[in-house]
Amino acid sequence: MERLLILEDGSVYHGIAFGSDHFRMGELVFNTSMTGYQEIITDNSYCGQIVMMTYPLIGNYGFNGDDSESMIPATFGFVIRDYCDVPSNWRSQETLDDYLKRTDIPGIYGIDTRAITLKLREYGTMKAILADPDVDVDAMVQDLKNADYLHDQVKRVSTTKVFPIPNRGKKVVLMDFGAKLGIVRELSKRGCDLIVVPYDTPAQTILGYHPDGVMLSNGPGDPQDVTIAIETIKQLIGKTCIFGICLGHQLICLACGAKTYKLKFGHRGANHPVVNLATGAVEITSQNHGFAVDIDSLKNTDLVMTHQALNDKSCEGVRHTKYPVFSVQYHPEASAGPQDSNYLFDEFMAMMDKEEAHA
Ligand SMILES: NC(=O)CC[C@H](N)C(=O)O
Repeated sequence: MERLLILEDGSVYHGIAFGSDHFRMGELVFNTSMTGYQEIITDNSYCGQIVMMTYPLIGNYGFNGDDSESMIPATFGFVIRDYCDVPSNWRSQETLDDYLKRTDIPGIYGIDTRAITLKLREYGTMKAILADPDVDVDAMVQDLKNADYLHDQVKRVSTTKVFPIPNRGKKVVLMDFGAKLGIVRELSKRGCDLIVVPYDTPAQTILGYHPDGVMLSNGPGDPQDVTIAIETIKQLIGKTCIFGICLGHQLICLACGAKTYKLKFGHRGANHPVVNLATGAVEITSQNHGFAVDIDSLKNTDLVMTHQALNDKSCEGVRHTKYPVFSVQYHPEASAGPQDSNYLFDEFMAMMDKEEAHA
């Protein structure tokens, strides 16, 4: 069955329907990863966004029970060039189409995703929607033009209840802004006794758990929307070890007085080069962000930049000069992507060890 992809600039692309038919307006973003569509679709940082893959053949290894980054995906749509409906992989349990239908995510294939990517690179990300072919396209374009980008996505994907993931090691409170399960996996692998808390949990409650450290997760949307967590982080700094990933990184920077801004078309892919400014080593990283920390604004804070993107020289990591606090804009848990930055979880463990020895 035919389906349309309509962009706010009035362009209309004709493709073939798959997945669900629950259409929602979202920000159309592109991801350049060659593999990892399961991890991408289930990464709740994409809440409010329609993801378009530049790699031309998607679906060929199906969907499995191991690789999802959340149990309830929040991606608004999925756009690809060619769809493979006969997956071939021993771990595959269902097709991508079955998964998207089951989780209410609409898809479209037969789209020249690379041509649209060139457009987004030139003009920036745009609002877009998938639609049935008989829709009133002009009215739809007008709606897209008038619509605001979605706000406050974090509350849609954060847990509403505190829950433990018990273990015998360091006690870590994970503030869930839409946390990828890869972060849980990396901390659990290192023995961390996790308490997962909602995004709006007060600092006193968090400190009441007597944590060795606090992990600030990735999450969707504009970091400036999450004012309540920025205030919480201000109160946590200096009282416990803190490690932030992606949205968590942006929130630490805002809490310390730095600024964030929206990138023209973001960084989404599995091979973004980042230089570690302390060692000069280049890490190939997995990324998914549309906002970034303003490097100039770090000057008036107690933060120093530790990592920088080699493609566009934007800020990719910071460290606090007085307290045990550090963060990165990219994804050291990978999933999907290269493992070069996995050492950052070891640094978090070492930081908690060191603070315990000083206590
Ligand atoms: N993966 C993330 O945590 C993304 C952070 C933020 N929503 C951004 O787009 O920049």
